[in-house]
Amino acid sequence: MADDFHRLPRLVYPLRVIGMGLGAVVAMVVLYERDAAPAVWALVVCGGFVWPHLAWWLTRRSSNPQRAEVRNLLVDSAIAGAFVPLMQFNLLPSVLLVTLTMVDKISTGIRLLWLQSLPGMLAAGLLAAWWMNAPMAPESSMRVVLACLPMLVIHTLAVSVSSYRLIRQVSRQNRLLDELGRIDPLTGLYGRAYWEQQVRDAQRLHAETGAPACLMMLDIDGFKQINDRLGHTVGDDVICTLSRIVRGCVRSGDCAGRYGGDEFAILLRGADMDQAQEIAQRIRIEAENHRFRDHAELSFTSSIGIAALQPHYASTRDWVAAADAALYQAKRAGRNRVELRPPSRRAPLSA
Ligand SMILES: Nc1nc2c(ncn2[C@@H]2O[C@H](COP(=O)(O)OP(=O)(O)OP(=O)(O)O)[C@@H](O)[C@H]2O)c(=O)[nH]1
Repeated sequence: MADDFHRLPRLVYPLRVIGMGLGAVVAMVVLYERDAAPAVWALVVCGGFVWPHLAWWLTRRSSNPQRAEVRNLLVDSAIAGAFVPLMQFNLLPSVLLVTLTMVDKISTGIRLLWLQSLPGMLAAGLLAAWWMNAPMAPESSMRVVLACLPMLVIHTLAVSVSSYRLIRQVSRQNRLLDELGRIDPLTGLYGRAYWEQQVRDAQRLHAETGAPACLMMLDIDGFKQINDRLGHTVGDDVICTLSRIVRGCVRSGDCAGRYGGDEFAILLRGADMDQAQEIAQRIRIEAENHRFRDHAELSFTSSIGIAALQPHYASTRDWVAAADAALYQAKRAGRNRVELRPPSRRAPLSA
């Protein structure tokens, strides 16, 4: 939070030191050519070399560095505006200074800051023009052109590097957010939306290549009673325990998700019914045999429905519905068992 608070000042300070310093160097070359008065030199030196550090000091002392930095940015523009008449409207450095000052405002990402800076820039320019009696000498000598080059190149590179860093940081944070959005916070398994996306992809692959896949829906038996008897925290422990068991039993290419409440959903890529049943039985048996250290009397079982991917499933819903139908068949048949869709001709798969 504190870091965020100082992000803008830290971003702007080096750019200001470089931009204002190089701008002042250009202005000094012009002043040298025009034999400017000492007061004009003093103003340019203060604006270019003293102001950037004074601005940093003011920001650090401020209780609201963000707001102080916005004010400093507006002062930057006013200084640039004043430099234009001080340089007797020398065309190239004037255009460059005003443009780069605008670039600084835009690169902060603060909406329309460049527009807000225009009145101050114009007012300072008019004041300096009035003070200087507005002498106009727009032609730029080769010496002035050469003095402009470092400002153009270094400032442009500095702004690019800071934008690059910002973009990298934003894309890192986006990746992190994306990852967090995929994961169910309680179990660490995939959340439903991401899991359904994976199921859609598996169906697409099946349509293209005929690759087999099975879908497993798994529900804790009598979970409401566990919650009612021992409380929701213990209920959560049971959900987490089952998710660990699931994670330990599935293969590396499978996709295990929490479908909602005490219901889990597992996409078994490339698996036929035999492989899917084997995995389901392992989960069911491990769940049944699990004992909790803090609750010796607590045990739980799970019911599992499996559906093999069929070409006639028009959507994910059809496939999930088939696995769900098998799960409810397992519930109806007494729980703690595995049922298949389409139903197997073999004996039901229970303990
Ligand atoms: N502790 C805990 N409970 C939850 C969570 N999500 C849902 N539940 C509870 O899980 C219970 C789900 O119960 P049901 O699936 O309807 O029924 P059941 O008791 O498991 O019975 P059967 O499924 O028919 O065997 C409800 O009481 C929900 O309040 C959770 O994240 N943590």
